Amino acid sequence: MSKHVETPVTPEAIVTAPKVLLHDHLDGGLRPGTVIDLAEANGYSDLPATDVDALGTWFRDAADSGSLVRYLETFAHTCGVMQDEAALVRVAAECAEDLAADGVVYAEVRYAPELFTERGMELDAIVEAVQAGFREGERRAAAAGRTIRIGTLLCAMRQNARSLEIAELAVRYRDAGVVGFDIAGPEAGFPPTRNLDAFEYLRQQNAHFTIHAGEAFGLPSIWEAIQHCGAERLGHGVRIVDDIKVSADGSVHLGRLASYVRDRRIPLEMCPSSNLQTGAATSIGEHPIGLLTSLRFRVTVNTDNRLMSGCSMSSEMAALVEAFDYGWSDLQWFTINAMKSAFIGFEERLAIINDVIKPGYAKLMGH
Ligand SMILES: O=c1[nH]cnc2c1ncn2[C@H]1C[C@H](O)[C@@H](CO)O1
Ligand SMILES: [Zn+2]
Repeated sequence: MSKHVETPVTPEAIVTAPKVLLHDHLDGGLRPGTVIDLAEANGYSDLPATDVDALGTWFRDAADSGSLVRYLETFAHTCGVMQDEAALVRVAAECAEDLAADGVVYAEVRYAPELFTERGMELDAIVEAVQAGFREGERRAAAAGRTIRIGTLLCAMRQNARSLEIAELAVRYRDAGVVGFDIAGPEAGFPPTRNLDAFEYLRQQNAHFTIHAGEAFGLPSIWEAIQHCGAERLGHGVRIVDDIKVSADGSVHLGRLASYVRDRRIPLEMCPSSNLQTGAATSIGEHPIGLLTSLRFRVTVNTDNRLMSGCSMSSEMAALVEAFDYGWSDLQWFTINAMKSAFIGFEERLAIINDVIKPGYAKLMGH
C-alpha cells in the first residue's frame, strides 16, 4: 500500500487514532470483573449479579431507563465497592490503562470524593489514592507502549451541600494533578446557582470548572451555568438546540443563548450514548451533536460512563461515523476541539495537538 492512501474509517482504525476525552466518570467506568472482585474483598453483598457478563449487562440495562434519576441509581453499586484506598487505587489505575488501550492520549476523569467516605476515608486521602492510581495506570500504559496523561476533575453532588468544601479540595490538589471542578447528579430541582459560593471561590482562585447542564433539564439550566456561575464548559449541554430554529427551507436561526455559546466557543462535552439511556436523545442519528457540529459549535465527543453505556471513546466515535458519515478530518476536529478545551495549560495543550494529534491523523489520512 502506498503511504498516500487514506486508511478507511473502521472501528478498528478508530482505536489507533489519538483521542481526547474530557467527560468520563471514574465511578462509571469500572471493569465488571473489578466490581465483582472488590465486592468480594470488601464484603459488599448487594450486587445484582456475580457473573462478569451478567453484571455488565445488568449495568447497561438498568441504566437504559429513560430517566437520569434512575440511571444514577446504578452508581450505588460502583461507589459501594470503592470505599477504601486499595479499591480507589485499583479502579483509577485500570481506568488509565483502559483509556490508553483505547487510544486516548489525554483524558480528564471526574468523580465525587464525598461518595467514598462511607467507611471513614477522609476527603484528602481519597484524592491521594485516586491520584496514585492514575499515576500507576499511566506507568503501566507506558510500559505497554502507550502514552496517556490523566487530569482529574472533582465533582460535588448537586443534591448535597458540600460544593464549597469540594472546591477547596480541588484547589488544594491543583498541583498534584486535579485540574478542575464540576457539579453532577440529578439536574431537575437542583439548579447550579445553589453552589454560587463554590463557583465564586474557584474564580477567585483562577481555577477551572465545568457544570453538568442541559442534560435532563433545558435552557434555564445552561443559562444559569454560564451566566450566573461562570462555567467554562458545559457537561452535555445538548438542550442548547432548544434555542436553535431550523426552518423547512433549511435556514437556521440561533437565539441569544445559543449564539453566545457558539460565539464564545464554549465547549460542549457531548456524550451521545449516555443521552440515549437517560432519554435526552432518541437515537444517535437524531442526536443534536449532528446539528451542533454542522453549525461549528465547540463540540467534543465523550463517554460519560463506559460501564453503564458499554461504550468507549472509540465506540462513540464509530457510532457517529456510522450515523453521520464523518471522516478522519471530522474526528480530528472533535479531538482538537477537546484538546483546546482541556483544563491543563496552553503550552501542554499545544504540544499534544502538534506532536501527537495532528501527526496521528495525518498518518491515517495518508498525508
Ligand atoms: O450524566 C450524568 N449526569 C449527572 N450526573 C452524573 C452523570 N453521570 C454520572 N453522574 C454522577 C454519578 C456519579 O456518582 C457522580 C460522580 O462521578 O456523577
Ligand atoms: Zn456526566
